[in-house]
Amino acid sequence: MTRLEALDVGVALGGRTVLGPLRATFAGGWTAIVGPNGAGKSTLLRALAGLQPLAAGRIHLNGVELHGLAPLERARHIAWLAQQGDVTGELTVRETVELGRLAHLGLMGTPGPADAAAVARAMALTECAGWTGRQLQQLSGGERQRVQLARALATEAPLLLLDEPTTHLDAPHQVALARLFRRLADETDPPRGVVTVLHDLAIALRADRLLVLQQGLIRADGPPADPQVQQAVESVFGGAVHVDTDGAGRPRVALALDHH
Ligand SMILES: Nc1ncnc2c1ncn2[C@@H]1O[C@H](COP(=O)(O)OP(=O)(O)OP(=O)(O)O)[C@@H](O)[C@H]1O
Repeated sequence: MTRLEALDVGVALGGRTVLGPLRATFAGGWTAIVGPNGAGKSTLLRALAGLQPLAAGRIHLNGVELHGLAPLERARHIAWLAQQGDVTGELTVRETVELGRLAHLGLMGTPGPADAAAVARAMALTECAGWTGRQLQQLSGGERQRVQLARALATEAPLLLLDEPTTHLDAPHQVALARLFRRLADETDPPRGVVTVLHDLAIALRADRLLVLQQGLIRADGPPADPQVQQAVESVFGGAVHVDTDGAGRPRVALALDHH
């Protein structure tokens, strides 16, 4: 199983420490990173993807220093979905998703049946298959987000790092994605790790693990059913949310709209 370890990682931006020092390991299962705006969630995800210079510490991919690996080697192991789409809007949906295969093909490679199958699978999972010939700029924000997710899935990387993958989606597609994360994280052949930065706590509570960040530090790291993790969620959001347990014993969350 692919293993990504943050070892005493620290990140400074604009002359200020915005992350760390922190230690965390990511392998199989679904981890949701939650926390207030500016807590350092995206910075942590960028660091884990090897895209963020570190002020302190190291990140190891299967025991090897991540920053020492070639970009394509990294990309074969780690798929990263940026918070804001980073691909030009003039590409078609199919061309965008095919970019996910670059990690395997390089710039000069010719796609084969395995590449076509991975692209088709990723588009089916995200329900993008109906738009193959359309340009990205002709799609809505939520549709674009699903195409970008398809690009990440098309890499077939064992670790998926997804920054706010559900933010622009309507309720049915949020539910569909939550089910997809569950399904991917439950895969055993090969095993997958899914790490999502999420603002939607109802979805985050369905993950196997919650990593609660505040001011660049980990306030809690454990299963959503753990009362300490739930308390940390309530605390970092200043009591704006209330976490309890439903009749079936599942953790659930509500916005504290009626509190004064
Ligand atoms: N280029 C930059 N220069 C200086 N500070 C930055 C820069 N980018 C981000 N920051 C700061 O780093 C901190 C962490 O930002 P980050 O984007 O990781 O937060 P986040 O938890 O993902 O927030 P959000 O929920 O709003 O997306 C914030 O305080 C932010 O203002």
